[in-house]
Amino acid sequence: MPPNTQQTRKVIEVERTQWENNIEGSFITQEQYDRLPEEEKNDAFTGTLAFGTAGIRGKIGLGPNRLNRYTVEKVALGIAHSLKDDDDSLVVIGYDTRHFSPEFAQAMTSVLVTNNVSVKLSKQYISTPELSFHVREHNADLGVMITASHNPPEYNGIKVYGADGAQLIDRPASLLSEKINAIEDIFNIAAIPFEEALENGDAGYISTEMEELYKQRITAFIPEIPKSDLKVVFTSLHGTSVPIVPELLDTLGFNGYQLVEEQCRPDGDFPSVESPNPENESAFEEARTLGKKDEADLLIATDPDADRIGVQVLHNGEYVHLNGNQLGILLLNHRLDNHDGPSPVVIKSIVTSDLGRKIAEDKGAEMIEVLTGFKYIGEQIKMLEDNPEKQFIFGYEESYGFLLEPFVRDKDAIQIVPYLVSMASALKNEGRTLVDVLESIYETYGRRMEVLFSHTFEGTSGKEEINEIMRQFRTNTPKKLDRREVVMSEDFKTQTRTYQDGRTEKIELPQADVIKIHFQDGWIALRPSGTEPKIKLYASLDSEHIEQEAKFINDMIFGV
Ligand SMILES: O=P([O-])(O)O[C@H]1O[C@H](COP(=O)(O)O)[C@@H](O)[C@H](O)[C@H]1O
Ligand SMILES: [Mg+2]
Repeated sequence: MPPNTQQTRKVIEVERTQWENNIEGSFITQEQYDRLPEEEKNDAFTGTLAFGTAGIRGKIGLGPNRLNRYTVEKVALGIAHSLKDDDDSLVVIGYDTRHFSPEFAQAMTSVLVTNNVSVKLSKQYISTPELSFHVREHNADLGVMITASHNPPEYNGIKVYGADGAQLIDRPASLLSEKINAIEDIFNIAAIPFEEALENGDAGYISTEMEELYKQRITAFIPEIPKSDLKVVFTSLHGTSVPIVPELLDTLGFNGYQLVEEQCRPDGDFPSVESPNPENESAFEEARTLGKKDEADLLIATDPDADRIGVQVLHNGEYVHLNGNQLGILLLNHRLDNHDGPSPVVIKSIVTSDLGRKIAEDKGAEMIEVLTGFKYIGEQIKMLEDNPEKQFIFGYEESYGFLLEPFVRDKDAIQIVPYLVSMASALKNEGRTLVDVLESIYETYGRRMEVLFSHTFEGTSGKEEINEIMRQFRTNTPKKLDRREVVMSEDFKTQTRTYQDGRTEKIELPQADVIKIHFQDGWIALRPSGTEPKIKLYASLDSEHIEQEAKFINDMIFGV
């Protein structure tokens, strides 16, 4: 616990007693609560949930700093208040396969409907990209996706979308936060029962036709999957991409795939994986076992809300795990080679490798860079809508997030699967793999290797430790790291770019807690995660020994 004054400690204690008295109805059982260590309980009553990189994310549990019925209802009422001026407001809600996701979605529906907001809700679990699609297609005022993406099972979260189908960026998110934070009596928020909301017609389910429409949009833009003997193993990591992905592959006439059956069962415990995050090679263990049996060419995994996608490629008899940058440049390269239309625009985040920029510019595309968070890519796509001379063709992040077609305004792993299968199938007929293409890209544009280190610091004290590491790095930004001279450094918090000769200039991006330092052959960046209690060190260098070199830098910064 941080050094609270006696008074604030007292407030927390009173509040805690209030919460404990209201445990019934919170969705959390007394037994679950009692089982928690005191430290966890303290954290649950210190502070409140807040918007991060991708909406609100936190552990499920009792207390203002946890996800439970009351905190979800509070967000719902805040949303209703933010829409108040509009008489016929509509909110579209989706939810994933996590614990309490359907319950939270229904609780949210009840509060919204009670406050004269109509709701369209998904009848079963759906993916994040589908939710974004439905917000747009329904001309809704707002969208809500109940998910904590790939976080561990004890987490859940609320992603909030604007009318364009992209997640709320800073200004609208802080306006909404003001409405949410203004709500005081969170134990007595009025809400009619969910069934009643359905019966009186203020809430309804998203129609099957609409669900089909999303699939049609995908099959319409995917080039035919060339016939080949390509073999694919697919896993949804217990999330939302099954049955939709196999349905799409069937429609496109591709039957060379197998599912990791056990992992394609929706389950909020994610029992068969260490972490349901396709960034981690361990998420592919089951897929690899199955793949090895009949030499599958491609292993594909999506995260639980199916906005992230990871791939392993069989190359010279071994499965090679592609990182988000590598998969990104493969998709980008292919997309640009097949583009025929207005001047193409590509968007990537500042912590994504520069190789994408080289490829894009070489092939005549404009590259826009944004802060971390796919919402900023969504913002740029919207700005491009009014310009008939430019066309958004690809948005991506190193964190395994990609978007080709903007009928969705968040990263969309589902539209990527058939596109990638189509690419790999054509290559198979030429006796090549995605790794061969990657190698030829490196030959043309130069090699870049990437490594990401994440360090976990839990709770309120963890947050302070992370802030302290950032502060230290900010005040003592190195001029040299290992054998590398720093040629330029960027502090996105002060929006200042500083060159080696002392010259400075303003960074034209919103403020963000990120420090990036550049060398002749690449860069490293340090930033706190906005979705997990972690600090992230990104390295993107032209180095054969990236693992050791980045580890050295990591150990220097983190004092290992
Ligand atoms: O977790 P997801 O798949 O919703 O993805 C979310 O988090 C990622 C990691 O963010 P951070 O580094 O702040 O944790 C972001 O890159 C992404 O834009 C965002 O949508
Ligand atoms: Mg996700």
